[in-house]
Amino acid sequence: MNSRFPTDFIQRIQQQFGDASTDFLKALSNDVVTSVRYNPSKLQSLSDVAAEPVSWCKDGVYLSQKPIFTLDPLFHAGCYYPQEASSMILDWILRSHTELPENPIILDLCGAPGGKSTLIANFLAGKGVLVANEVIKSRANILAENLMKWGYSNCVVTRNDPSDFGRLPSHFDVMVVDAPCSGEGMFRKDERAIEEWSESNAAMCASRQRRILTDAWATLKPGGYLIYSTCTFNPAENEENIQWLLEGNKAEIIPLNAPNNWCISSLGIGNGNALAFYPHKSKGEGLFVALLRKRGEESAKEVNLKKTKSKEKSKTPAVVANCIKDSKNFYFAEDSNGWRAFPNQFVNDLLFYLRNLSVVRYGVEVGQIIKGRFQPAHELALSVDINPEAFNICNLSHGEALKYLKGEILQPPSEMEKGYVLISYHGSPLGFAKNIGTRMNNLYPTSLRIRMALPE
Ligand SMILES: C[S@@+](CC[C@H](N)C(=O)[O-])C[C@H]1O[C@@H](n2cnc3c(N)ncnc32)[C@H](O)[C@@H]1O
Repeated sequence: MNSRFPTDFIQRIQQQFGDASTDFLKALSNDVVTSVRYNPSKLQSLSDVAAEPVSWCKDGVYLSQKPIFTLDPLFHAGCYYPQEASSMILDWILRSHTELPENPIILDLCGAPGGKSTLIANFLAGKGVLVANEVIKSRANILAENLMKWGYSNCVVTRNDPSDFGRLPSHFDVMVVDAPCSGEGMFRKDERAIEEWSESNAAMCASRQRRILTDAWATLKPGGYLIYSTCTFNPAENEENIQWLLEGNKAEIIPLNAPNNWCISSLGIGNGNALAFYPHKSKGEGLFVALLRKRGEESAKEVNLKKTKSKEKSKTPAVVANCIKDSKNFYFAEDSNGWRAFPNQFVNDLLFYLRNLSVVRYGVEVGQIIKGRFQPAHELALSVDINPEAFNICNLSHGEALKYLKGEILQPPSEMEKGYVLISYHGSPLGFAKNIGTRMNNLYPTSLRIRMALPE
């Protein structure tokens, strides 16, 4: 029994969990539970009637079975994100354990592929700003793509080392550090996590986590919140790291009192506690999470954003501004790829990031004007801020939508005017096509197209 797991790991679990270790290890080989979190700006509920709510997340549900997400157009429309349930605890922590300003500025430091970033975007619901960061280039691109699909304009994706955030002292109201870890909580889901596990690797992860926390600490405002999580059971990466932060007297721990029927374990640390999801108790993968509040008073001079005038509205072509709902609330900027829109209220923060960080993506790409003609960008179709009145809309059936997502040419409906058409499925936009009369050219980006064969 348990031969899937390294001997050193089994021994540590036996020490850590005593009599419960048998149940723990058995449960770590059970089937994975599928869950998704939907995007309330795009979809009110899921069609799976058997879906059971995730108690700690208002938008999370367990699915009765695992679908092929690739074959669901709503997945491509950014209507939901497959996310394992334990990670959704961030929703409950943000909603019921933090006191935040009206427009919080939130950093997701270790952001890819974007599970927590998309959750934070929903929590913000267009207010404040989310800076979603990922240090590894290929993963930063995936993070940018997932946030693009999710559709909120108040997000900035960066690719920086945690130490780079030292250039933004006392800036963020919340810093989420979902740290790279030894991944024991993923053993059920991912065989590679088992293969890569070793005691020495787990120890390396613990010291890397301390380095990440030390490097990024200055960017959190005094009075701001650190939400630290890992998907491992290893105390050195979890409670010992939190204890280390508390000993430095830099922060206080905020207790997290989860209801008993959620079956989440509480780990006492200092005069508070953290939460741990264990496989034999709660319905989800392994996760550790703690909430801390940085000590100290905020000093006004630390937040040093240079005031910059946003671009005059008259310089933004009307055809561009007309693509965005409530365009007066947006700052429009043109770069080599075309026009982008970002909430006006936070333009100084954005310019500050553009000067100090490596920004991969921000706001929403609206489109470009080529030889005097406007061409909408794919991002615009997926934006929750698109002005739907700016385009003709063509609603597709399930089969047609999959063909569109595969890149096939479509036939235009008989009375549709020529020009750009917003292609949608069940009322959710998927992308654009160009109606040239005899056919509609497919503008769905090649890199995002479905590659698998479609069912007959
Ligand atoms: C647990 S994953 C984050 C998962 C993500 N928060 C989500 O919910 O989808 C940890 C991330 O940290 C990144 N990472 C690796 N080394 C890092 C470092 N030294 N500093 C910051 N992030 C790092 C990894 O590339 C990985 O994307």
